[in-house]
Amino acid sequence: TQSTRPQRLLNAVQKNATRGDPRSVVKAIDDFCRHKEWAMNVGDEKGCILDSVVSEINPAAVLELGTYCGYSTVRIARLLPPHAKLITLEFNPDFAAIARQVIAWAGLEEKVQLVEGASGDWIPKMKEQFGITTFDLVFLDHWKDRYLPDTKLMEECGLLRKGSVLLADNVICPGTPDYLEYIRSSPRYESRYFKSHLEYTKVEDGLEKSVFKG
Ligand SMILES: O=C(NC/C=C/[C@H]1OC[C@H](O)[C@@H]1O)c1cc([N+](=O)[O-])cc(O)c1O
Ligand SMILES: [Mg+2]
Repeated sequence: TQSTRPQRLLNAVQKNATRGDPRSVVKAIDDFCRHKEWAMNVGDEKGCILDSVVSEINPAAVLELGTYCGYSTVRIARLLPPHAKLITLEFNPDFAAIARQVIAWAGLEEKVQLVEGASGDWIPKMKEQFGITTFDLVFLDHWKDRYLPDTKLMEECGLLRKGSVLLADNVICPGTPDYLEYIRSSPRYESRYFKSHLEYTKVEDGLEKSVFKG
């Protein structure tokens, strides 16, 4: 049977990265996607912006929406302090199965909880299921038409506190116009755009960093 792109990406990790070395896992995926097959990871250029935001916040509780193969999951989790937790939601079971193996290869299982299902279903259950009060950082990288409804849902569920940071991928390409309009015009957020490029290409894209004012 034909392999899928996520399976070929995992093979590249298992072949080229060192078990327990998150940096080598990130590099193996970037090399695979740059030289073999493009895939929708946040990538190395936007990944450096992600790293700087994570390091600045030093978060205890992180939510990632859209795991895919676990590239940004590994990027974030490798920077987390001991006892910090990253919950990552993935709707597609095939992607989730690959991501679990990528996260395990990086040796980051202890810091990561991968949850399969729809963000709209799971966000209202975060507190009761995972003992979360609020998230210090949310990385939005799932379906682009879910960024806005899920942000409103997180507000309604009391998952954001004064100072919580939302970091959104792809606000230019593929684009999240309704989310950008909302977050940039809302008095409850302070937003800043980090101009970059769509992963592994010269196409413009960027990350929108928004601080919740409570
Ligand atoms: O759709 C994107 N991400 C959402 C992923 C959606 C899929 O993963 C979650 C869900 O199971 C769905 O099947 C995306 C698309 C591009 N792109 O260039 O098309 C670039 C990116 O960085 C992206 O995050
Ligand atoms: Mg993305």
